Amino acid sequence: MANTLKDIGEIVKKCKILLLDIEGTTTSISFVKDKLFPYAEENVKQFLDSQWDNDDVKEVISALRKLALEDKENGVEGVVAIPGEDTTKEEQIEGVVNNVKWQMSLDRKVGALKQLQGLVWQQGYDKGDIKGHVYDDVLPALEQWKAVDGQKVYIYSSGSVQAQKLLFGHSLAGDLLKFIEGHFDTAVGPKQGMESYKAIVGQIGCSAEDVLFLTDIEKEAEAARSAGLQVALVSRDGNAELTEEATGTYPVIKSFTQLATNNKRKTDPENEPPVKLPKTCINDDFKTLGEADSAEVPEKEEPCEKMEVDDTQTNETPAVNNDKPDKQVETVVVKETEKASCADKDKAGEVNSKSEIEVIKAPEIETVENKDTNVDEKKIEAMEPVIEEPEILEPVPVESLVEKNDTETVTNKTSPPTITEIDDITNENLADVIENTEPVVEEPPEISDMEVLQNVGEELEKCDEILTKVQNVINSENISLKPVLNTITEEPMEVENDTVDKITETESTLKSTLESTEVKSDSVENKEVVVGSKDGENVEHESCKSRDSTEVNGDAKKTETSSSKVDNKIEVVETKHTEEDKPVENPITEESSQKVDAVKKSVENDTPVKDSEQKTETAKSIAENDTTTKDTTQKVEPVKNSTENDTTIKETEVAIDTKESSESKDENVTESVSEPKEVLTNGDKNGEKELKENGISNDDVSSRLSVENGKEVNGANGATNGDQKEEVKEDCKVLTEVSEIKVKSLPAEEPCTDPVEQPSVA
Ligand SMILES: CSCCC(=O)C(=O)COP(=O)(O)O
Ligand SMILES: [Mg+2]
Repeated sequence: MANTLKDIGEIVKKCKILLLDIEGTTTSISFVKDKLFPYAEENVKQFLDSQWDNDDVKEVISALRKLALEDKENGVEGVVAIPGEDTTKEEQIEGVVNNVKWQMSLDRKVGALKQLQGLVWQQGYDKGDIKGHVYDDVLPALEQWKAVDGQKVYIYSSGSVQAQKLLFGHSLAGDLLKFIEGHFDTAVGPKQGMESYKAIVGQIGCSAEDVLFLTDIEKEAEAARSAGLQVALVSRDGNAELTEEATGTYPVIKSFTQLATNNKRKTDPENEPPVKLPKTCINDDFKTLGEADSAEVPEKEEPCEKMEVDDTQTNETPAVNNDKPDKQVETVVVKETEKASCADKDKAGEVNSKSEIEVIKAPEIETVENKDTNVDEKKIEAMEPVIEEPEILEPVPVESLVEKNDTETVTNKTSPPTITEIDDITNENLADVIENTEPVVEEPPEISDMEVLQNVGEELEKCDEILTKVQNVINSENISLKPVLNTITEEPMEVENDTVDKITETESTLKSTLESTEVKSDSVENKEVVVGSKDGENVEHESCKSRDSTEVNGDAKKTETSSSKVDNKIEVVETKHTEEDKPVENPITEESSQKVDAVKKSVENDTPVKDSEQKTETAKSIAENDTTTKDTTQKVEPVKNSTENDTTIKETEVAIDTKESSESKDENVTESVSEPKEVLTNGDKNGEKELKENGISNDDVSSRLSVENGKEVNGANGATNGDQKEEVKEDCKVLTEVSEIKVKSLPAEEPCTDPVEQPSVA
């Protein structure tokens, strides 16, 4: 039964690990036999002469001597003995050289020999005498395989690990070691032993079925399959011809292009290299392509192990359409003669039924022995159903692109396959093809990614706009909060009803306060005790504690100043929070009460924008006369986190100042306002620290926060205008009211995330 392209495709899709043999697989046998081996033979004596005292050499000589003795004991025919260490260096070297040549004549794959070969080859690579041969299709395949998430490449060769690294590190295609995850040689066991593959799988740490082993030797394939690995035989020019049994048992590929073609898994975008195409003769590429694709043609419902081997060489005109680089070459593969010239390639655009049939190649039509290029038309007809295989619509092999463009490098982006390719394949059975072929569009994830990126870009643009606006506000000398307030009002925070409620609540509080004839300072004192003493240091201590002992990334003095201010406010916070005591530092006036009414009315009647303006104006007036305003502001944190204790509340006070504190603690206010650290994050130094660590400037942060959360607007503006003390003070008053509006909008039960974490309006 025939193996099919589809089967190797399925194997490729299944496997994550590519385990590669070298000679006859990645590298031509002739390179090993005609270049490497002769080099070793010719240079081994000189090498031994010069490196005799080298420990590695001594070790190898010892191993070779031991092997020679074993061979002699085992009666191995023609064994060449190695003189003992009691003989002269020259005698020993002569014996070793002869032994090595004898072994190499037998192409023995024993470790000691391979070790010595590797040592000798190293000189050749170092001097530039040797360049490791790899087939042109190897590099693109390695690149693509490695570019896919989770996929890795390993080498398993009889050549020593050292020799492997030399070959791939000094290959004609450059340093390929970066694509190779690891190397195995016969130290892990003989390549024809099943246990070796189990050991490899164990060392890689994967399951056997995740590994695809590619080799040119059937016995190796057998051993690997016995160990549970996926296996495919590689048929390269110059390889020993595969037996019918082998080709009937294992998938056979002629080019690594088939790996790339079938490897459709998502690549890691950060690790997706452009697939570099070899600069070799275009004909070579084309030949490789033809070889690759002619070998296997999908045949429906064939088990993956079954694959027809096709070693036939035809003179058919290549069916690759060079005018369509994104074409699915698999659909038009035609075997290309090895001797096809570059000029022949120009005919690639010619597609005819014959070439198509060549591709289909049902087992009944062609056998391994059949080199006849004339295909019976009747057989052609019989083959048509094979085209039904949708697998043919897979991405274009990269190499096909080179044929068209003559470019050295082509990115691995191919257009989604289109069914129009089928037209090129056949005119006669077009209807059948269309009917039985499903268009395959493989790129939706990338399209989706593009859309997401586009959206992100748009959002970022919006953010930039808002930030710019805020920055403008910040930078202006006379800070007008109206635009900012408008922005806040536009945020989806549904403040109106809650605001009215809160204002009403505040109003009643104020009124009841009016009834009071004296300030209940004693209650204030009591509350201070709860939070901390009025002593600045103590308060600072408490305050720091409340910050989870995180290192405060700020000036200690400023921290203290902040804490002192907090101290004053805490009294109010406690008072309002408990709603039992109603301490008032400044008795509210009738005027302010009226303004509260005005706010209430305006909130009830006006549009949101007008609301904010009017409320702002009114609130500003209130703030000037009524320190109670700050009380509502201080409800921010309880709302933010209902479980926070009083000490936490303290941390939120920094951005807000009362008239009293503004007057009596001008210096503090100045510091508070001029020092962004105190206001940027609502006085949360931890938050500030984090932001700084993230490389965000205070200004940036304040701008962002002001956009992201109206509560921060005051901080943003206040922070950037510190040199205008009076204005700042004024701003602080107004800002307090701003915060009030925002705060009131939040029901106490509603959880409120940290401002920094809140999503931007944009
Ligand atoms: C590692 S380069 C030398 C190749 C070599 O010596 C050899 O025996 C190749 O054997 P393989 O198992 O790769 O076919
Ligand atoms: Mg091999």
